[in-house]
Amino acid sequence: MASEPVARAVAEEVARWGGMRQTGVSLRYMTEFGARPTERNLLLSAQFLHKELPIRIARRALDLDSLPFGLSHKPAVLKVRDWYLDSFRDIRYFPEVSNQDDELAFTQMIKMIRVRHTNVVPTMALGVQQLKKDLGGTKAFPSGINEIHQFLDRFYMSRIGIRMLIGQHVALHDPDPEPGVIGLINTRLSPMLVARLASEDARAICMREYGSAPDVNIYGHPDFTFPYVTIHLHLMMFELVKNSLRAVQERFMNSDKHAPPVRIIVADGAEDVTIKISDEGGGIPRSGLPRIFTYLYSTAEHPPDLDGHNGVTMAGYGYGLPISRLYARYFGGDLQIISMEGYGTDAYLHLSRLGDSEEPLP
Ligand SMILES: Nc1ncnc2c1ncn2[C@@H]1O[C@H](COP(=O)(O)OP(=O)(O)OP(=O)(O)O)[C@@H](O)[C@H]1O
Repeated sequence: MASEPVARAVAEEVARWGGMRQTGVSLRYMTEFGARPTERNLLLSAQFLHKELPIRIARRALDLDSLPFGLSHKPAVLKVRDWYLDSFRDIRYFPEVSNQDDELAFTQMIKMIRVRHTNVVPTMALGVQQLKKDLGGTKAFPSGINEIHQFLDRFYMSRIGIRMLIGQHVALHDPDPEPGVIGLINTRLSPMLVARLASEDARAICMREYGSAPDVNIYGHPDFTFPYVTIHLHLMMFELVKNSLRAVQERFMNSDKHAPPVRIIVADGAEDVTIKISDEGGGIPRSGLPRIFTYLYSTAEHPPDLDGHNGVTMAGYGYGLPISRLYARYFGGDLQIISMEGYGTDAYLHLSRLGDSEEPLP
């Protein structure tokens, strides 16, 4: 337990750092910089993170302290806030990084921070769910929904950025990367391959939940590649295919008709790589569309066990779409959902090919 003056000193530091300017980087910059992970470059990267991470983390800690409807005081939210404060302290009080030994110790420390923050999303979801329960569902606070939604969008976007920066720095230490791989970035990523692997993962979950799973057909040029972060694309594709499988499965479960396959089309444009995920799962009513990107709505009957013991399920907190859209936007892309009620849904995932849009920094 920190003593009063220490706690006050930390609070002052957080306020000071939270007011400083954040510095964004682009996919292109990370690729070019990481192409030569020399000792000197790793040192420069660590020095940059030593300054940049506390700024980003402090902002989030301040944000977590000023949420509406008493959300800031929910035990789950306080827990998340403490993780941010601990990480702020760990980085701020880490001495200057001036040689290779410091750099390695710094890398270990930020790796540990990444682990500490693993469960931020479900823990925040728990806090929001507690609030929702207190207020008797989402109808009671329509204006607040917007405010909380915007906060969570900022918060999760920032988290994507922090984890990308840490993950990239840590991954640049890999002594034997695969050809074309620079940290977390695969300069020759095959969207067809990622689509296939993500579909297999989503089908496995569907199988486990329903005992069967619709087919997924993928169309596009098998040799086409572009630079992107494999784990980001995998995550987005997995979420979108999972939604489609669920919709199709639910619609055709008790029918004699064969479930129509989910179709994935990969298009390579000059500006964007666009991936369309089409299903015949019956679509989403137009009146429900504004809600699908919010963090406070899901049609899943039983949200997952809040301790996370359930593992991945077909439908959970209702975070799949909003979080996937943040990942797409993080590198300058976007996600759109077009529905034909009574027929099916098309998800358009746009990924910027140029890679020079800078991180959005809420
Ligand atoms: N392809 C689709 N067809 C029909 N409804 C869909 C489709 N994709 C999404 N939806 C609707 O949008 C809601 C929100 O989707 P989202 O992926 O954000 O959350 P979820 O699937 O409920 O939970 P999670 O993704 O966190 O496990 C879903 O609950 C579902 O009602």
